[in-house]
Amino acid sequence: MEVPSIPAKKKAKTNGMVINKWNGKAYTRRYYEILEKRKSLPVWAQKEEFLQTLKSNQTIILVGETGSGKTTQIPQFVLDAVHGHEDAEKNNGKWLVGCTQPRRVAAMSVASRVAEEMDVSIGEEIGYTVRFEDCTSSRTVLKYMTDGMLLREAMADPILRRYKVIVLDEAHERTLATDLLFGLLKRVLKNRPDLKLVVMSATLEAKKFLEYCNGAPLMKVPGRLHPVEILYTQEPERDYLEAAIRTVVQIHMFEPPGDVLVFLTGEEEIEDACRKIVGKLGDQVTVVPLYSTLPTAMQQKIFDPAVENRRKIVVSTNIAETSLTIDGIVYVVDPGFAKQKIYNPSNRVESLLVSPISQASAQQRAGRAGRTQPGKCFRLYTEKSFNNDLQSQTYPEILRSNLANTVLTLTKLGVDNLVCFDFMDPPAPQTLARALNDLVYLEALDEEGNLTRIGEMMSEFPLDPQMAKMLIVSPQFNCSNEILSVSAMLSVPNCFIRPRGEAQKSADEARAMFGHIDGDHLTLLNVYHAYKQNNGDSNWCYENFINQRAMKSADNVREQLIRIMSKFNLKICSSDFNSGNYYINIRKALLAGYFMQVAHLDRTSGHYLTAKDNQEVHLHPSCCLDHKPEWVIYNEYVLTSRNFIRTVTYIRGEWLVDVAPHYYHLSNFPDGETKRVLEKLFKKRGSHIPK
Ligand SMILES: Nc1ncnc2c1ncn2[C@@H]1O[C@H](COP(=O)(O)OP(=O)(O)OP(=O)(O)O)[C@@H](O)[C@H]1O
Repeated sequence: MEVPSIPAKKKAKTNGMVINKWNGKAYTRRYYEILEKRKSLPVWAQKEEFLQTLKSNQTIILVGETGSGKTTQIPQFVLDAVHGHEDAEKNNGKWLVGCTQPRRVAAMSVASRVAEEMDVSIGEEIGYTVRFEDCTSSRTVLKYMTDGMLLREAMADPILRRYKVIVLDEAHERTLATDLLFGLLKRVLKNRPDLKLVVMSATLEAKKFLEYCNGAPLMKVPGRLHPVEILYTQEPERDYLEAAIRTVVQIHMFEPPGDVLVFLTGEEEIEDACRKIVGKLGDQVTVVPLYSTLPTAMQQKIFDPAVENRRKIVVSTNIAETSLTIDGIVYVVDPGFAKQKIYNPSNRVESLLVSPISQASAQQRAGRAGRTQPGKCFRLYTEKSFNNDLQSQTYPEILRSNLANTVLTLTKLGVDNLVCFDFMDPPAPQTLARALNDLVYLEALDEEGNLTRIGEMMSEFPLDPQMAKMLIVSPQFNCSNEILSVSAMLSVPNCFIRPRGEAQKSADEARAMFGHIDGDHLTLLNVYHAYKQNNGDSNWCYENFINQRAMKSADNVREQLIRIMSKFNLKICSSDFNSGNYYINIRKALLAGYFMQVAHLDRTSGHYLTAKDNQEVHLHPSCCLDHKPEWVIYNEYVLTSRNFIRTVTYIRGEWLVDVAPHYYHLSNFPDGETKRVLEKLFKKRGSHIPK
C-alpha cells in the first residue's frame, strides 16, 4: 500500500462551520477544546516524523513513556494517513485500522475517548470488539480490540484482508495473544506488502522487538505531559494490604485534593480493602472497586466523576495498569504485587499466584498518575528493592501458560510445525507436548497433529478447548440446551451478589435456595432457569441477590454460542425434565469435556487427589456440595493458601470408563489408589481392561 501523504484537511465549510469528514457533521465546541489538549501531548511534536517513517517502512517500532499519547493519538495519525477520499459511509467496512490492547477495559475506554476526540459516536466510525461484545458498524474505520480478538479474526481471515494498518499496543506486556500476533503478522506482512504494522511499547523492551522485527526503524517519543513524583518506603512493609490502606488514609488526611488509585491483587482482597477504607473514612470518600470479573457496567463506575468534596478511591487489580486514563487520579498507591499466571506442565496445573511485579509494571502503574495533572506515586517497597529485587520485565505469558488453546489456534491458522513457528520466546517443548497431547485426548487433533472435524469446530468457539468440546458433544447426551446455559454462566462474572455486613446472611440463604445436590454446575443451571422463568425481572434479581447484569451477559453469550452451534448444525435439545436421566445426561456431558479435570476422594486421608497427577486438592469454600462424593469434576484449580478446586460437580466413576476410556486407559495411569479403583471399575463393567 502506498500511504498517501496526509491529505490537506478538507475544510468543507457550511455556514462558516468546519465539517467532520468522518460523519459529515459540523465539529462541536468540545472537539476544539480537546484538540488543544491533544496537541500538547508529546507525540504531536513528532507527528510528521511518524508519518514519514510510516510511509517508507512496513513495520515501525514506537516507544514512548506512559502518557505521551501513543494509544489515543497514533491510531488517529495512521487513520489520517491511510484515509483515501471516501468517507466512512462509502468505505462501508472495506478497510480498517486496528489497534490491539491486552485488556478489554482499556480497549473499551480508549475507543470511547478516541470517539470523543474525533467527535463521532462510539460504535460508528470508531468501534471496539472484545470477547462476546462487538461495538462496530459498517462505518467503522478505526477499531480498538483485545489482542485475542484480532487473533480470532485471523482464524477466519488469515491474511487480515480488511486491515490497512495494525497497531500492536502495549507490546511490552508480552501477553500470550500479542506474542502470537507478532509471529503471525511477521508471516502475513511477507504476503501482504500493502499491510503495515506499528508496534508500540513502553521504553524497556525495545531492543528485543528490534531484533525480532529485523530492520524495522525505532522511533522514540520522549517525555510526558505531567510529572509524577515517586516515593518509596524507608523499610520493607510486612503486610502490604494493611500498608496500602494506611497510605490511602494518610493521603486523604495530608495531601491536597485529587483521586487515588490503589493496586491490589484480586477480587476478595479488593472488596476487603474497600470495606476497610470506607470503615476508616466513611462518606468523606467514594470507594470504587475494579477487577476483571466485575460486570462491565460496574467497571465503568471508575470513570464517574467524584462527588463534590469527596475523594474518589479506585481499588483495582493490574487491569488498570496500562492504557487507562482515569480523569482526576493524582495519587497512585503501588504495593508491588499482582496475581500472575503460572503453569506447571508436569501436572497440568495453571493457577494464579500473588507475586512481585516487574519494574516495567511499576512504571506503568506510576504512569496512571500525572495524566491530566501532576501526580505522585507511593511505592510501598524500598528503592533498593525496586532496583535489586524486581525483574526488569514481566515474564512473557507464553512461558507460563497452558498452551492447549494456543496450539489449537496456531493449527487452525495453518502452522503445521509448531517448533518452527517464529516465537519471540519459544515455549518449553514439554509445555507444547502437553498441549498437543491434551488436544489429541480431546479429539481436536489426530495422532499426526492434524486438525480433526471436531478440532475445526472447537476452534470457532471463543472458549477454552474443554468447554468447546463439551458443547459440541452435548447433543449426543441430549442436553445441549442445558450445556449452553452452563457454559454461558461459566463465561460471565459471578452471578451471586454477597454484600458485606448484615445482608450477607440473607444473601447466603438466597444462594442456598438455588443449590443443587449434585454440585455447582447444576446450581448455576438452576439460577439461569429461575432467571428465565422470572423473565429476567430486576426485582426478582434484587430479592435473590442475583447480579442482573451478569445474567444479561450470560443470555447474550448463550445467544452467540447458539449461533456457532447452528453453523455446524449441532442440535439444540433437552431431555425430559421429569426423566431420571435429565441431570445424569448433563453431568455426563460435563465430563465429556472436562474429563481431564477430575478428582478422586482418598478415603484414608479424606482429601481429594487429582486423577492422574495425584495433586492433593480441597473443595473451595464456595462449593455447594454438602458431602464429599467419591469422584468430582472441577472447572478451575485455585492456588491460594491451599490448593482448591472450584465449581465442582459429582460424577460417577463408571462414567470415566464409558465417556473417556482413552484418557483413563490404565496403561498410562500412574500407580496408586485411583488406579486400583479404576481397575475395579473396568472389571465391573466387564470391559476388557486396557493395558
Ligand atoms: N479519557 C480521558 N480523559 C481525559 N484525558 C485523557 C483521556 N484519555 C487520554 N487522555 C489524555 O491523553 C493522554 C495520553 O493518553 P494515551 O493513553 O494516549 O497515552 P499513552 O502514551 O498510550 O500511555 P500509556 O502507555 O500509559 O497508555 C493522557 O495522559 C491524558 O492526558
